Amino acid sequence: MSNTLFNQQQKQQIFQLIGQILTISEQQVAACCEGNSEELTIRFPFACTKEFAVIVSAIDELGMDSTRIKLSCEIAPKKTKLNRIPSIKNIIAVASGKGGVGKSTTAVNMAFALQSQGAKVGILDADIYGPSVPIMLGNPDARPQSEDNKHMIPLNCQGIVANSVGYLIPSDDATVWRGPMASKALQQIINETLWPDLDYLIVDMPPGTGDIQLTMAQQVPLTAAIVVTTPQDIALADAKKGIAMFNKVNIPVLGIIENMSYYQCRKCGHKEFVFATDGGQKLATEQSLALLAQLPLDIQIREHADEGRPLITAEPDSTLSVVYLQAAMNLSKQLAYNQTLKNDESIPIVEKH
Ligand SMILES: Nc1ncnc2c1ncn2[C@@H]1O[C@H](COP(=O)(O)OP(=O)(O)OP(=O)(O)O)[C@@H](O)[C@H]1O
Repeated sequence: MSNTLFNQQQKQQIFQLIGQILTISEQQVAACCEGNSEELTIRFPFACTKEFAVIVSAIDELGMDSTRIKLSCEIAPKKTKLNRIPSIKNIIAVASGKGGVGKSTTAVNMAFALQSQGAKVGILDADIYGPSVPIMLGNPDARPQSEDNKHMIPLNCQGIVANSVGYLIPSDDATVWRGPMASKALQQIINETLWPDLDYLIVDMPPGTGDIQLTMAQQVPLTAAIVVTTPQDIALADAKKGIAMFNKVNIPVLGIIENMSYYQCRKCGHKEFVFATDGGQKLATEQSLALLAQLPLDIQIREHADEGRPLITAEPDSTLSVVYLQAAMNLSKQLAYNQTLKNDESIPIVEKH
């Protein structure tokens, strides 16, 4: 390891290297770097702390002193149409056109993946008619506490805060709610929860693209959305409707997650494309969106979700967890660099509660 100061050429080498690891441009790395020839501070505007170890060893391999390079992630709030909730920088809806494609499983794993990548994360289960987040977080019998009988303290699950209608009312009660009641309940939960400072609040939306979903998308100060789909035509057609719905209410869609992309036999490694091939990629290309990840149909994803220990927390170093981590970084990166609100509104801030 050399003790020489960083010269311009070395800095450029470092920017190039980091750019390659994080798949951003050299200029984007340079833009978040401050410092002098003795010490560099690089603050990435997206969640990527899991990649720091790779960056550090690559810098060491170049013969430079990585201890003089400070890496961190600082996520900024993005523009929203509605007043932002002050403690929450960005609210991301996880939506699907079709039911049962793995939206909730993906939302929960993505929430933990974002946390592993260094972000402060909360999850709001807005799937009023079928809240499955409490089961997936392993605390279906928990209840949020209140100190003033007006506001709820969200539940804390391994560092992620969470609230769900599933914690608040018996599971059958919400199934008979009409649209206005459901969207009022969602607004109440979001506004009456004492959310701590969060970089991201992940909102697990109800499946579908009807009036209820449209109203919800308009009533929550969403920053952006992602759409989960399986690769089969019938799901893609609904996913397309979901994208159109967000376009209609001017909520940027950050990308698509293709779930249940294939099944790979554990014994022989053969891949079966159970729900067709590459439908998510085709949809992404057609809609000019990013394909954030392709996740297989895998028994461990299902088992861990049922056990209330999402795969990414149960097996953080598994190949599948790496896919979720990559997807989380991609989402965060898309939001940092490519999110565009079509109108040019500023971010109004309302006082908390
Ligand atoms: N990649 C996957 N591999 C295996 N099983 C999965 C995968 N993704 C989801 N599942 C399983 O599929 C079922 C449906 O998943 P999930 O509840 O997440 O879907 P959803 O789209 O949120 O459903 P809903 O329409 O009811 O809201 C669950 O049993 C879940 O464990």
